[in-house]
Amino acid sequence: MVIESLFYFSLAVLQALEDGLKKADADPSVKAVMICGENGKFSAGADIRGFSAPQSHPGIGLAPIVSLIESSEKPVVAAIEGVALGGGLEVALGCHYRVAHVKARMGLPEVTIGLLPGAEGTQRLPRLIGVPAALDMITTGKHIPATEALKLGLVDEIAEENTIEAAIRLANKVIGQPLAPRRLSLKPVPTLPNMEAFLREALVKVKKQARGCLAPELCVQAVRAASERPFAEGLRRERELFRLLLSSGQARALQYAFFAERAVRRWATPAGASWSSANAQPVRSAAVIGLGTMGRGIVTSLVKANIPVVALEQDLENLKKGRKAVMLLLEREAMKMEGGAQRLDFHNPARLQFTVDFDLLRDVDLVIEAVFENMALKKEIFHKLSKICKPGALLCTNTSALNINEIASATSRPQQVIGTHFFSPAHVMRLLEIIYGSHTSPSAIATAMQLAKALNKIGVVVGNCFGFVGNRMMFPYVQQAVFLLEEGSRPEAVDEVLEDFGFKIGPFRMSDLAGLDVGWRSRQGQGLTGPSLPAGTPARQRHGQRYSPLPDLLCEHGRFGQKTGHGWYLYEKAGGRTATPDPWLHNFLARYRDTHGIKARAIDQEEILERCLFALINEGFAILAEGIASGPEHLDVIYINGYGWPRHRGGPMFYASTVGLPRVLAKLEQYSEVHPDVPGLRPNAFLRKLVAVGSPPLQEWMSYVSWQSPKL
Ligand SMILES: CCC[C@H](O)CC(=O)SCCNC(=O)CCNC(=O)[C@H](O)C(C)(C)COP(=O)([O-])OP(=O)([O-])OC[C@H]1O[C@@H](n2cnc3c(N)ncnc32)[C@H](O)[C@@H]1OP(=O)([O-])[O-]
Repeated sequence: MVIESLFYFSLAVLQALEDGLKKADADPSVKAVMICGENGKFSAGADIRGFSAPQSHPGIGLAPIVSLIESSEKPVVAAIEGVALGGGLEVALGCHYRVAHVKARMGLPEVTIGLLPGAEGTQRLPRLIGVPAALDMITTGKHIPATEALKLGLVDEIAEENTIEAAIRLANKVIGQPLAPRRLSLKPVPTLPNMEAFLREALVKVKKQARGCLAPELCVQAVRAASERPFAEGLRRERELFRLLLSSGQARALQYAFFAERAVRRWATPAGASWSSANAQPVRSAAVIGLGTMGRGIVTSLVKANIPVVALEQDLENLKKGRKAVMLLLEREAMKMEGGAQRLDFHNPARLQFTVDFDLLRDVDLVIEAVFENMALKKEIFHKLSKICKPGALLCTNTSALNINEIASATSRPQQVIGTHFFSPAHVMRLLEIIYGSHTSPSAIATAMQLAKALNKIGVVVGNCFGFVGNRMMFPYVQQAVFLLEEGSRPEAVDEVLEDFGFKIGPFRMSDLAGLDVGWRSRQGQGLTGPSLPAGTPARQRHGQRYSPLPDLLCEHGRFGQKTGHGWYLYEKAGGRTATPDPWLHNFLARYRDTHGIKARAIDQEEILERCLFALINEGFAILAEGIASGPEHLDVIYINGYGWPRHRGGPMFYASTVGLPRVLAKLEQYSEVHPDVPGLRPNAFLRKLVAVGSPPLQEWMSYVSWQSPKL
């Protein structure tokens, strides 16, 4: 007998499974049961949407079904095609045998949505594949290919062709054989000589990596229960821990992030262009101009995505340097992949060509310019591209702040010009900010989004303004951090608060890593510091607003961060990575305060957190009100994937909604009153409006903006 299950479990699917199993057990003519998915997919587990109403969630009913499968008196075989994830894999673990298609993937990704495998998975998997392998799968949520699953003993057979036929063959073969040895709940967990030490170390490791996220830690506790308690007791512990996570705000935040990352694919612009009507152009070949840090990563990304690339530098010396660096990156990437070097084929000039000749860009479908952030240089390049490239070619600029319209104005085809803001390292970071200008065509946006997908990145479409979304929101955040130093704090105190909140790295460590000179050059360009600053400008004021010259002063002392061995911190050597608090800087801050008559005060953690985060969030409301992004999810996805925002806090706008908009507003009002010369702390009108209409849920915010976005 065959029972089909569906892609993700609803109550109806669970009921059908239960009915089918009971019928099969009762029918003497049925000798074995096979469970498979529909349309070549086994199951992606429980419906994640349902977890927001936990009491009635169908996932809760899954565990008894898994037990029912296991206790069947007839052999049950899972035929795994496509994916068996979460509850899907737990159902397969309840089966007595598992056959997987060679291309199938399996995993227990519950941890990534703030949960643990709550349908007995934390108790069965360690019994099948041992504690180390089970813990690795459960705490990382990674998907493993069928070949690896076979090696681990997670599946019994791999089918190259027809999985269902292979599963039926196996079912027929095992009819009549004893089932007890196949029931995982009856098996002991394989012992390790040093189980206690192993679990203790595993806990320390996951806690360190989790940065405050609870689920990985509770996953370890559930697996520990499997290793220490009888099956039934272990199950009780699993249920207890599952319910704890289910009711936590973290699970809600992580599930929000899961759907937000999918929602941003449905992009729209205030002018009415949208994903539903725009057609992407095929990208069969690409070129990258500039082989600095960003260009190298972008070339690597394109090669990995199997897109033939022409990599261009301005002269032979830079080309040689760039080529060497790209080859090194590609070799490293190839080592991480099975059959990597062969698959990437990067020594083949048809796949990757290095040149100084612009003429070779004539036929490519897409060009990504990744030279310095210098408007004149970028315009010169785009003018050239506009003359050389074929008419349909998409012209992308990798910039983190510059005006797309101005760059496009250097071409005769502004509709084909678009910003693609990659994040460093570009072959690793998942975010791609895609910036449309006033003339960018819907098809150009769709093509850039398709490129993001091909590069395995998350593309987020945003409007054109200084710093776009990510850096624009970052500016008031970093500004507050520096103001806090002026007022009495220290870099390590500010960083610690934000790292405890869950950021991968605090603002000062980040600035040391990126290089303080980058911002310094930009401020010099804007006339905020350096020789073009008009004589008599007050040291701590620009355009009537508060300004801190501290970062400029550090640069004047040659303190650029890690690259010079000192910045906000001291490093063991130039290029060193271990930051230690620097007494020189502490003295420098004290002298600075004396010079400017600032009386240092003790600043508590709450103020540090609120001033940095609420200033960032406040800018987010401005961005939404201006139509630069089409929803709060866009901002959140950008922050989670590009700026190290802790995913278990759902992104800055989601976080604001959990703190409560009235509280965010009240706090901004309070800080703004104390610092009237800091516009970043002045509550944005859109935030005020949302509070005035009763702080609606985040999903409804955009219906209150004055401009109307087209229906998504
Ligand atoms: C008691 C507890 C029992 C158990 O332990 C709990 C669980 O099982 S927890 C569950 C553990 N399982 C997981 O965490 C698996 C989560 N899912 C995934 O990892 C990927 O979706 C998958 C690999 C399956 C397909 O990737 P892909 O091919 O790139 O495709 P895609 O990603 O674009 O998805 C297509 C559409 O399907 C939607 N959707 C997908 N899955 C679910 C779901 N479970 N639910 C709801 N919706 C889901 C997705 O939103 C999207 O919708 P839309 O409207 O088109 O935007």
